[in-house]
This record gives sequence, structure tokens and C-alpha cells, in this order.
Amino acid sequence: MTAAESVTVRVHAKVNVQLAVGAARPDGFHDLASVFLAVSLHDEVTATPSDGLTVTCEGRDADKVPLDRTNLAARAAELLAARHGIVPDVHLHIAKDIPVAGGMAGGSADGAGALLACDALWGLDSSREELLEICAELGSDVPFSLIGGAALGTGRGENLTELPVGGGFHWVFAVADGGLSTPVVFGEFDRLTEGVEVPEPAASKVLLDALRTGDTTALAAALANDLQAAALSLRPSLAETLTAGTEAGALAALVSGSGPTTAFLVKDAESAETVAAALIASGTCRTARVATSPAPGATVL
Ligand SMILES: C[C@@](CO)(OP(=O)(O)O)[C@H](O)COP(=O)(O)OP(=O)(O)OC[C@H]1O[C@@H](n2ccc(N)nc2=O)[C@H](O)[C@@H]1O
Ligand SMILES: Nc1ncnc2c1ncn2[C@@H]1O[C@H](COP(=O)(O)OP(=O)(O)O)[C@@H](O)[C@H]1O
Repeated sequence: MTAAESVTVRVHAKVNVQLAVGAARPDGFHDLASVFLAVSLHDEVTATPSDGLTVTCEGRDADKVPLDRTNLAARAAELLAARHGIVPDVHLHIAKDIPVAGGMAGGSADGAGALLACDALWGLDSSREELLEICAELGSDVPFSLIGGAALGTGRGENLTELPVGGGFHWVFAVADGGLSTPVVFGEFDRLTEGVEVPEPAASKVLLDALRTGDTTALAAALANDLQAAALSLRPSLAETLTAGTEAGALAALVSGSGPTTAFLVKDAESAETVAAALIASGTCRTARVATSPAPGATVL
């Protein structure tokens, strides 16, 4: 495969339609049963040859995105380059539309996007297995950002089993002011479950069947997030957002992953517009975005 001039990759956000969390492990992580669903909100990462490794970012929350080597896109380029003994002389530009620190794997998405973009730019033609291995090193959510669609993540969330989805679902995401730190939310989960027997995380068969058959009503009844109580404990105002969306007609409402974005499953596109408008008018969130699922994995445009 010949090297390319400049490569742009589109990479999508995710919602966990089920997030079952186990007890804290000795390594500081938690075993999960995480049912990921990619949604249409997305970032685009462009890799261009450059002198040295640089990152720029545009979009509403660009000021909250680090532009140094802690940026997951930069870390992806470094890891890939190191594996091939090359210098990562690449400029990575991120056009950001996924809420930052929102519980939608925005940083993870950019890590997967940059990895695919650099692989194409440098003409490495890495296998999917090699890319997934690097993704798992970058973070627990990054492997799913690469493959998209729907998948069950176990372990830290990095061991993926792709899941069939029998139809499209319509969503509204209420974007909160500021973010929630994922490790802080897991820490709050530990505090809230102290002294309580935390069951082994397991995927819900009812939920997997609802995904497979595309049954929105059944999916609405099965949505579950074990981090929700922790996110609400850290950001109690999210309860008002959940109520506002439900009262506006959402079939179900939950915190997206570690939050603070809240996710609303709705009947159809028309209902999505109604619920989004009601959420914006409610003053309980910064803005509200309509989205559909599933969405593809990282894709070179
Ligand atoms: C909670 C979830 C749900 O999909 O995502 P977000 O809601 O943040 O998007 C994920 O588990 C987040 O994945 P990700 O954000 O990649 O986490 P990592 O970078 O791997 O880990 C960040 C920190 O989160 C905590 N962590 C993460 C994953 C996990 N299974 N157990 C944990 O306890 C640990 O404190 C870890 O040091
Ligand atoms: N490319 C990136 N985009 C967004 N955040 C990033 C990125 N790289 C590193 N980060 C850091 O990761 C943190 C978590 O970001 P993000 O992955 O969007 O959160 P979440 O996992 O809750 O969706 C941010 O607060 C930011 O400091």
C-alpha cells in the first residue's frame, strides 16, 4: 500500500445501552459487561505529514481538549510509530463534535481515528488485530471506537464481541456544562458500593434480544447503567435533565457511561426533535443533540 498525502477518518461516539460494573480489581480497573452502541455524533481526525508531532482541535469544546502528548490522538500516533520504528512526524487535526468528557468516548474515538489515519498515511496496512491491540493499550473504550456498530465489551471493556442490531434507534443526547472525570465516577461507584456485595457483571439477554430484533420498546425497558447512581451523586442536577426528557416523551433516559451527558431513547425522528427542543427549553442542559444508531466504526473518508 503506498503512503497517502493527508488522510481524514470519521469516528463515532458511543452510548452504553447496558453498563454492568463489577468490583474494583487489584489493577484499579473494574470488570465490565458493557453493551456499546455507536451513534451518529462523530469527530473527524486528519493526519498530515509534518515536522514533529503536533495536534490542533476545532469545535465547541476545543478549549477543553489537551493538545500535548496526553491527547489520545497523539498517543495513538506515537504507539503506532514506535511499533514500526518510525518517527511520528505528523500533524493531527481534530474536528470535534463529540461532547468532551461527556461519557461518549470522545477522546477514545479520536485515539482510534488517529490510529487509522496514521496507518493509512504511513502506508503500514496494519491488520485489524494489530490495530485493536494498540487500541486496548490506549484505553478501555478505544477498541470499540475502532469497530463501531454494537458490541459487548468485557474485561475492562476492551474484549469485544460484535452484536447484531436488527434496526435503527433514535436518540437525544443532553450535553451538560463541563465534564465528569471517568476515574472519579468509578471511584464514587466504589464509595457507594462499599460493604455491598457487587455481583459479577453480566449482559442482559433481554437487552441483547431487543438490540437483535430492533425492538425499541423492549430496549427502552432494558437500558441500565451501574455508574448512573455515582454520576448523579457527583452531579445531582442531572436528575432534573433526566426528568425533563422523560416528561417530553422519551421512552427511556439514562446517564451515558460515566456521564454527564444524558441519553434519551425516543420512538422516531419526529419525537427526537420534540424531546431535544423540550430539553433545550428546560434549561437543564447546555444543549441537546439528536442522533441515530447504530453507526459504523472508524472510517477513512
Ligand atoms: C465509563 C466508560 C464506559 O464505556 O466510558 P466513558 O463513559 O468514560 O466514555 C469506560 O469504561 C471508560 O473507558 P475509558 O475512558 O477508555 O477508560 P480508561 O482510559 O481505560 O481508564 C480511565 C480510568 O477509568 C477507570 N476505569 C476504566 C475502565 C474500567 N473498566 N474500570 C475503571 O475503573 C480507572 O480509574 C481508569 O484509570
Ligand atoms: N482527543 C481528545 N478529545 C477529548 N478529550 C481528550 C482527548 N485526548 C485526551 N482527552 C482527555 O480525556 C478526557 C476524557 O475525554 P473523553 O474521552 O471525551 O471523556 P469520556 O470518556 O467521558 O467520553 C478529557 O477531559 C481530556 O482531558
